[in-house]
Amino acid sequence: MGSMKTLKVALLGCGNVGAQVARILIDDAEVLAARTGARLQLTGIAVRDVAAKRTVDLPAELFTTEAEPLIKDADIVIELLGGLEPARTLIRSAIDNGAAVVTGNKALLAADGQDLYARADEAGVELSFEAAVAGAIPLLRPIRESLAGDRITKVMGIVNGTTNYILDQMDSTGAQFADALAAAQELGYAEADPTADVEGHDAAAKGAILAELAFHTPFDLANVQCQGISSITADDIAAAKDAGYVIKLLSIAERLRGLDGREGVAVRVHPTLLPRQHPLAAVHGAFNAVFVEAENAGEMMFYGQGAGGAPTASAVLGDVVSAGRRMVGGGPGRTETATVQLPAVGLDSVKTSYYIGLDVADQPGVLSQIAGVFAEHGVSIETMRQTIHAEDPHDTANDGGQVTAELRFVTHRASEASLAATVEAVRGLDIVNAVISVLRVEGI
Ligand SMILES: NC(=O)c1ccc[n+]([C@@H]2O[C@H](COP(=O)([O-])OP(=O)(O)OC[C@H]3O[C@@H](n4cnc5c(N)ncnc54)[C@H](O)[C@@H]3O)[C@@H](O)[C@H]2O)c1
Ligand SMILES: N[C@@H](CCO)C(=O)O
Ligand code: NA
Repeated sequence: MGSMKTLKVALLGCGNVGAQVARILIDDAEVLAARTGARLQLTGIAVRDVAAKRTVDLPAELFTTEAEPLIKDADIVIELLGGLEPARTLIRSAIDNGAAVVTGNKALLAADGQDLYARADEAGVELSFEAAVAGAIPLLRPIRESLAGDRITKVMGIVNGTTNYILDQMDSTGAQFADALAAAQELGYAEADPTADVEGHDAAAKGAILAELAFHTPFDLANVQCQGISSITADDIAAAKDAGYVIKLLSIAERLRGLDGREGVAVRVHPTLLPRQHPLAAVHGAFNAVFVEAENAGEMMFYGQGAGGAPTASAVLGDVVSAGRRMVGGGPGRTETATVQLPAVGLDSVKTSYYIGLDVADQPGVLSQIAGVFAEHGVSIETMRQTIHAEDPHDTANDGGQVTAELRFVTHRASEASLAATVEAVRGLDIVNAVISVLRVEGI
């Protein structure tokens, strides 16, 4: 390997993922060189504070607060700072300098991916980001390369490790939301600001990226319908469990016809009830799993660790070796992915099932009144369960222990508009004390 070419690698950021990437570049240098056909020399790590304590012991001389000089000298730039700026400016600078770029920054790619892909394409450099979606799981490369000859129709799954960890802890150990979130942060799964995880923004960014790659179209992040898990209570989880379901935060990107008959793309993120025997129900902790449906391939499932320093670093290194191989073997690789322009389709064109939990008066005729409202809106009921409460747990009026019932309906698939109208009409009935929860259901 004496005459082997050396590729200079600049690392931006040394947090949960960056520190693991540096460790692997140093510890596995020989193996990586053999696989790449060139030595991957880590020339420096740009950080905010060179003296800060790291999760991994790394040579002090690698650290610098000056990112630009590192970038100017690099063949491959790895961006693991997170956030929009200065990541965007530094990635543009790397592309302008002819370096290949590897990033895990889904927030930036969802906001600005099309511009960056176009810049990389024009400069003839590779921009790869396997780490940005579903952490360690090889998902983007299979979509971009292995499935390039097929037509993908739907990508659906658990793409946020933090929220899956929280929901799983609440479901399996009865943990409190705040404690489970703190543990996910401690384990290195959460974003710097965990609101991005909890409110579904991280899953929304990943959904938009998946839609762009799967359907070969630009997709504006603002068109993702997004609801996070902050409103999910321990009661919701217990009620779902009791009824044979588990609650998961799903990201769903699908190709479908809008109300105007034109083909388009809908992307949504929301807490979803899944039957406990559904494959996605068995995805625990910070693991992710994604179903991809394609016209010819049919259904595929990708499963693995979706967050955490070392797993995510694995995806980063895969991209680095791949970029290095192309530099040695010639050819920039193809980074531009959009070949068509598909419109965003609103949620009103999406058909889904609802789980509706109601607190109602326990008196004759209640069920038929509610069933009548469902029928009026063309929504048919798949299952109904009833629990009688001697005293109403949702009653704050303290009116002397009126006997109430809790009704839990799961509907067949219907349009979002009919379902929303049904819930509103049911809410307006005198015999309904409260709509306790409304959640979408998949996998039935
Ligand atoms: N942690 C994960 O499981 C995971 C998984 C997939 C993708 N990602 C993505 O990878 C990236 C890094 O994630 P992380 O978990 O390592 O984050 P982190 O917050 O642990 O690390 C980021 C580091 O960058 C540093 N930094 C931020 N701005 C800087 C600047 N201007 N100059 C120098 N240093 C700066 C921070 O001080 C921090 O040390 C993010 O884009 C994140 O979304 C993370
Ligand atoms: N915060 C993200 C990191 C992986 O992208 C998550 O929890 O999934
Ligand atoms: Na991945």
